[in-house]
Amino acid sequence: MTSAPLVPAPVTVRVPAKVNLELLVGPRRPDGYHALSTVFQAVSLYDDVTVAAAADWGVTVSGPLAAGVPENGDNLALRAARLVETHFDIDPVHIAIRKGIPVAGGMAGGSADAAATLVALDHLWDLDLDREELEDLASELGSDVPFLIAGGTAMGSGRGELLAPVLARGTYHWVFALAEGGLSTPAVYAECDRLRDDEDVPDPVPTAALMSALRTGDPHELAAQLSNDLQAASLSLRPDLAEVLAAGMEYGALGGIVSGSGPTTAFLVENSEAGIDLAVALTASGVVRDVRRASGPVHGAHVIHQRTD
Ligand SMILES: C[C@](O)(CO)[C@H](O)COP(=O)(O)OP(=O)(O)OC[C@H]1O[C@@H](n2ccc(N)nc2=O)[C@H](O)[C@@H]1O
Ligand SMILES: Nc1ncnc2c1ncn2[C@@H]1O[C@H](COP(=O)(O)OP(=O)(O)OP(=O)(O)O)[C@@H](O)[C@H]1O
Repeated sequence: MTSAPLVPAPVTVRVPAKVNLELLVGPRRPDGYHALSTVFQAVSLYDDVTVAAAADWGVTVSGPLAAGVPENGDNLALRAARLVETHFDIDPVHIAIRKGIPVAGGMAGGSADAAATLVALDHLWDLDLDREELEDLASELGSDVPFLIAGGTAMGSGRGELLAPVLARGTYHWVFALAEGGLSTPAVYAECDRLRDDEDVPDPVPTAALMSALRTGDPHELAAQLSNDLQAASLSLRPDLAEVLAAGMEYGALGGIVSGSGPTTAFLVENSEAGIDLAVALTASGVVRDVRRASGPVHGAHVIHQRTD
């Protein structure tokens, strides 16, 4: 008697968003990327990515923030799956994404889904990928993708894909102000170059003061060290963000920056109660589209569920 081939149970991976606590942008490299020195923190806004064996490759997107995310081969999650297929000859999967990370907001939502898909496929098809293999696949998909697998707080160099651990104490509380529309990451880097107007830019070096601040666990210390070299470019493309940053500070944030390439803005607050107060004040002010509270650091992409029935 022959038995039917075993179909593995679907796997769900939860993956966080990121904020750059420091984003130092160096010169444009010959390959078009910019040399970076950045410190990432994973924060508790999540996408859930479920990967299931299927007759054909596909992706669907749901949730309150699903608008504008492609449900075709342009989706970074599906691109991640097809990349794995070129290396491991796996059978097709359907990917279902529930989006809780703002889209095109500078919080690496697409990269997060790619990271989650790599972790989910590793589990679904028992690929037994080691950390280095996962990181190699991740960096092929995008500069932010390796960090979304690692999570926590980490330093990124190269084009952002080379990670090193950072000693960070405590939990930090954030309020994120979501903006109308998104910003294209390449357009923000191009605007950064335009604003720099060929000036000589040194190779970026991480700031010792930020590392010390992270070791104290004190949000006041960290707030003083938040910085983002892309902020001027984001503000140049989206002047309305200046008003949001000013409002956040006026309503009690310890520090505020544009998140990555924007247009989401990130506000560091004293504690969870201060986060509620700021979220209420920003919402009432009418200058932001929506707000989300989160804390960090949190874990990178991890399996939360494999159906066993
Ligand atoms: C702004 C950040 O989110 C900060 O962490 C990242 O630097 C962007 O990372 P990402 O979205 O994963 O970006 P990638 O998919 O690798 O690259 C998209 C585009 O962003 C620009 N890019 C990205 C990373 C980098 N170090 N230099 C760049 O100039 C390039 O135009 C590139 O073609
Ligand atoms: N799974 C996905 N989730 C979100 N956007 C996706 C996805 N796949 C492809 N995209 C496309 O990528 C664009 C950028 O979306 P994403 O949310 O990754 O931006 P981002 O957060 O600014 O990225 P980053 O911070 O890495 O620069 C979207 O406008 C969308 O068209």
